[in-house]
Amino acid sequence: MSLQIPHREKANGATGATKAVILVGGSSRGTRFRPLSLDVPKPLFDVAGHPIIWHCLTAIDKVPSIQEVYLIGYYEESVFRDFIKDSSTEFPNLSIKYLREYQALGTAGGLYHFRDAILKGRPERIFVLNSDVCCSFPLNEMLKLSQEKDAEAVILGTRVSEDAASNFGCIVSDSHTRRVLHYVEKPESHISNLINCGVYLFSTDAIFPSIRSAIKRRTDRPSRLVSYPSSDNLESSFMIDEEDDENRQNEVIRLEQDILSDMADNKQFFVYETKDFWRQIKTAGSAIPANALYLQKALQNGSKELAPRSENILPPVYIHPTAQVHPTAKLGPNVSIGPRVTVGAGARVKESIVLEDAEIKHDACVLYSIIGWNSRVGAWARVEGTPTPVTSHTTSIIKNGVKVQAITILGKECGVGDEVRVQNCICLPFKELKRVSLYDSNHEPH
Ligand SMILES: Nc1nc2c(ncn2[C@@H]2O[C@H](COP(=O)(O)OP(=O)(O)O[C@H]3O[C@H](CO)[C@@H](O)[C@H](O)[C@@H]3O)[C@@H](O)[C@H]2O)c(=O)[nH]1
Repeated sequence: MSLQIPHREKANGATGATKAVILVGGSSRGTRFRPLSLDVPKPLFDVAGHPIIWHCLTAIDKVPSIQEVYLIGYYEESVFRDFIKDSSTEFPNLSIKYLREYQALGTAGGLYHFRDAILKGRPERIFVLNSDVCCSFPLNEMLKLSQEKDAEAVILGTRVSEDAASNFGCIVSDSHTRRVLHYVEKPESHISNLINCGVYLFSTDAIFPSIRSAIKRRTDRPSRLVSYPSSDNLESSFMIDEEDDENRQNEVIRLEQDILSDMADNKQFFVYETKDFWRQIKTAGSAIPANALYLQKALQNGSKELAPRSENILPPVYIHPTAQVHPTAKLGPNVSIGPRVTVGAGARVKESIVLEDAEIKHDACVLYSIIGWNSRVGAWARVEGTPTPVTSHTTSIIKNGVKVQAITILGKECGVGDEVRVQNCICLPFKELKRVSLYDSNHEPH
């Protein structure tokens, strides 16, 4: 057990401590991650040998002033129980708790709902991380900027191509002072190619009052009350709030739309621009570039988890200790092999994730693909996707004038027959691909 060093209390009662929140969403989200999210909640999907949010925790653990982390979402309580238990052992300096929203409250609504828990111990700042991003999370650098500027908020930004920018929150900033001058969530026309990475550091003195003001603005808006005549007395009428549903929606408060634009109006909102890697993990296919980026980072850091280079291992490659890989199978680069997977003689696996209990038979070839839990790829079969440029931020490609999946994905318990070729498609769970060759995602498997 490590010693927990108490933080010295400041004049305003704040302790200088920092907490972290990971926004994990809920079961109604992650639909673009299907079919993989049918079996595992997206934040727990294994990328580079670990659940997506494990990578967030690893970064959080490197910030000395953080001792408490909250996963906020609206999945059932049990979903994160095992993950939290394992992570608490792995990250003994962190206390990790799941806080469940009773319904989707939006990216700021959950923070506000659990403000008492978050503010307990009077932390001075909180990090807020979207769970569906893959990056090097330069949290210490953001903290340093926040302290230097006495910032109310620091947002992590990165540059993307002009075409991609409008899919994200866009930031206009003063390049000299790094102050955010203007923020627009997914603008219709181009305003900047510096985008919101979904990682923030807020001063607790600023964020909760900002959310409270946003809620007040909502509730102050007059609701449309409609007058209906009552059946027994036409003179009297009663009022029905037509906006019952909308009011419920009003409980949804979003950081991006409801808070950040306003924060840009004051002077204490700054951007830390990362030059390191950043990708969103939205579609199932986006797990492949995320896997590659995290594996490359592990390689740079000299991680002992990776398989050593050899004639048939082209790093970086992660092989779970319980997997059985034939010495003549050639793996890598950017391959993750999950627990109890078997890879047969002469197989070739490149830029792919092979999930728990899957089997790749001898001389099969798996490229730019995800092989689902318990799936089987037959001998001499070929399961193949297409690489997309790292800068494109998309996982689809145009093939013969049609938009198709770049990454091939086999859902849980799929079977690919011997010598069958599967290319650029998503295969739903429990499908057997026995005879056909699939050349694009428009072909139905037989
Ligand atoms: N707890 C909770 N989490 C939520 C909720 N809604 C979304 N989230 C979580 O919040 C994160 C953001 O999800 P979205 O609301 O789907 O936003 P987005 O389209 O991904 O865009 C956001 O992220 C981009 C970077 O990846 C940003 O560029 C963009 O500006 C925005 O912040 C995800 O981790 C998601 O699980 C909610 O109601 N409750």
